[in-house]
Amino acid sequence: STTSFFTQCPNAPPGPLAKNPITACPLPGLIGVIPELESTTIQWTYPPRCLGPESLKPNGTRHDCLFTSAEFRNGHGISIIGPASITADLIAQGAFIDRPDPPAAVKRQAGKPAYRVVDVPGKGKGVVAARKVKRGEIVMVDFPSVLISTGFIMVTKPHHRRRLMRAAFNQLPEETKEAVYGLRRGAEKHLVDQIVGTNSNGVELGEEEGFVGVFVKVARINHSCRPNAYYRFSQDRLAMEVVSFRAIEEGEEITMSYVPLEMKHDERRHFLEANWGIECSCSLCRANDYDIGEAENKRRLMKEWKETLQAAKRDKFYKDAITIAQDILQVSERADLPPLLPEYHDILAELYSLKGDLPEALRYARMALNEWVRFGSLDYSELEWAREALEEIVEKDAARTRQLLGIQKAKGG
Ligand SMILES: C[S@@+](CC[C@H](N)C(=O)[O-])C[C@H]1O[C@@H](n2cnc3c(N)ncnc32)[C@H](O)[C@@H]1O
Repeated sequence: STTSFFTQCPNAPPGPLAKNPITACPLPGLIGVIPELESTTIQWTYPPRCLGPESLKPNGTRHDCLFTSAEFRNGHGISIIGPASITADLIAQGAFIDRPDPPAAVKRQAGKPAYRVVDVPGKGKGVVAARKVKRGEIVMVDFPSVLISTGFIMVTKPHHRRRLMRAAFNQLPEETKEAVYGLRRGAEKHLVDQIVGTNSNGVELGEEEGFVGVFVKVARINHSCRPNAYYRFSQDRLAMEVVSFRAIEEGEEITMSYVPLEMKHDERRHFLEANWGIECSCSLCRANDYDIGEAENKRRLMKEWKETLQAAKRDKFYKDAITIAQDILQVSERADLPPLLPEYHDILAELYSLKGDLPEALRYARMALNEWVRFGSLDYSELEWAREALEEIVEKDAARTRQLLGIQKAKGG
C-alpha cells in the first residue's frame, strides 16, 4: 500500500531488492546500484528529497522525490523529480552510463557544428544553421538538465512544488544552473514556473509517465507551424536529438512545432499565445482562408485516418487498414510533415503479416529496418523492434513454407 511504501522505502539502503530491477522499492538512496553492473553505482550529489502527503492537494496520492546527479554526462548534471520507481528504472536501464553513439548517428552528426544561437528579431534568441544541413541530419544532441513529472506538477500544492523545483535547479552544477536560469524571460514572480512553462519539452519515461524536461540547447529553438526540424527523445540514453526533415540552408532558422502538427488553426493560435506568449505569425496562422483550409484539411485528415486505421486493425479489416496506411504515407509526403516512412512501413509490415501476405510483410519490414538504420536514431529501441518484427515474419514465412511442402509431399506421396 501507499503507506508501507512511505515508511519502508525512503530510508531503505539499496539492499538485495536493488538487484531486482524495475521495482519501486527501495528508493534509490544516496547510492543507486545498476543491477547488471553491480560494481557501477550512481552517487547522488545531494540526499534524495521526498515530499510527504501534506504537500499534496486534496485526494492526491503520489510520492515524488528529487534526485540530483552532478556527474551525469560528464558534469552536465541532472535533477529528476518524480516517483522514485521511475528513477530506479532509469538506473536499471543504464540511462546514467555514458555509451558511445551508434555509428549511424555519429555519421549523421559528422562535420562542422550544424547550428549557432543568434538574436532573432521579435523572437528573442533563436537557432540558425551554421552550414548547409541535409535532410535527416541530427543537428543537435542535448541532455536534460531537469526532468519533472507532470503528475507531480498537477497534484502538488504550488508552494511545495516550487520549492522542490527550485532545489532541483539550484542543485545543478554551476554552468548548467546558469544556463537554466538564463532561459528566463522578463520579470516573473514565479521564476521556476516561467522557465519550465516556456522552455520545456514533453517526454515519456517509464511505461507512460509524462515528464517535462528542460534541455537548455533545445530550448533556444523557436516555434514554426511549418518547421524544418523535429525532436525525438531516447529514454535509454536520456538524450534529445533534433533532426532536420528537409534540407536547411546556411543562415536559415532551425524551427520546430511547439504544437501537434494536426492542431486546428484557431486552437493553435490560442495555445501558442496562452502558453508561450507567441502571437502566431506563421504562414499557417496568417494564411488566407483557402490556404488554411488546404493545409488544415490535410493534417486533420491524417489524424482521422490514423484513428480509422487503428479501428480497422482492431476489427481485423486488414485490407482497409493497409489502404489507409498507404494513403497516410502519400499525404504526409505532400503535406511536408516529418518523415513518417519507417513508422508506417512498420505498420504496413504488421498489417500484411496479420493479413497473411508474408512476402509483402517482409518487403515492408525490410524497408522499415533500412530506414531506421538510415535515420540513424540514437535510440536503438526502434531498430531492435523493427529487427524483431522482421525476424518474426521470416520465421512465420519459413513455417508456412514447411507446411506447404508437407502438404505437397503428402499429396505427392
Ligand atoms: C523555447 S523558447 C525559444 C527560444 C527563445 N526565443 C529564447 O530567446 O530563449 C520559447 C519562447 O521563444 C519565443 N518564441 C518562440 N517561437 C516564436 C515565434 N515563432 N514567434 C515569436 N516568438 C517566439 C517566445 O517568447 C516563447 O515563449
